Amino acid sequence: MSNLVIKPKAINKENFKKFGDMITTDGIKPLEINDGYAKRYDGIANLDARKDNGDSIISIFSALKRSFPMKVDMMEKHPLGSQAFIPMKETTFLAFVAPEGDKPDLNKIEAFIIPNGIGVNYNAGIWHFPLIATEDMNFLVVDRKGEGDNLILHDLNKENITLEFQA
Ligand SMILES: NC(=O)N[C@@H](O)C(=O)O
Ligand code: NI
Repeated sequence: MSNLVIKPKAINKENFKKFGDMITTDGIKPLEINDGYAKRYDGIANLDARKDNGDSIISIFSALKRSFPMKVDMMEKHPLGSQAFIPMKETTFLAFVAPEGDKPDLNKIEAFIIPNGIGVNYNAGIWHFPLIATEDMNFLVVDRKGEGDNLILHDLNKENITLEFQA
């Protein structure tokens, strides 16, 4: 039993890049389009769905808020594709992640606070806890559909891991 208490930190491009992409326009030079009525920010995340002839799919997750402190009884990974979460209204949500590997390395678990207007894209194979919303709301999700086992679960119930968060 690891008896871990994980406290999330503020996300930034640098501290999250080992897990994937921070979805933001910050730091990206836009293209002026639509006769000046829009700016286009290209390539803000690496959508990876092609392994084993996969396709990309856009879904909406209607999420229920989590309560904290939250017991983390499992983690999952999608070895064949990335998974992006984009809030459909301003909110704060959390990411609970660990690097790729046969199972989550409990010494390398990190949690992040994702602020208003920001999304995240997990690279293929990154261990994570499923979507952690702080309010009932919808998220746009872009990930992979197709053949092969793209959902690997790892039980952590016996490890007594807690995610703390103060809204
Ligand atoms: N199961 C599912 O589609 N959702 C999870 O992958 C998740 O990370 O929320
Ligand atoms: Ni997932």
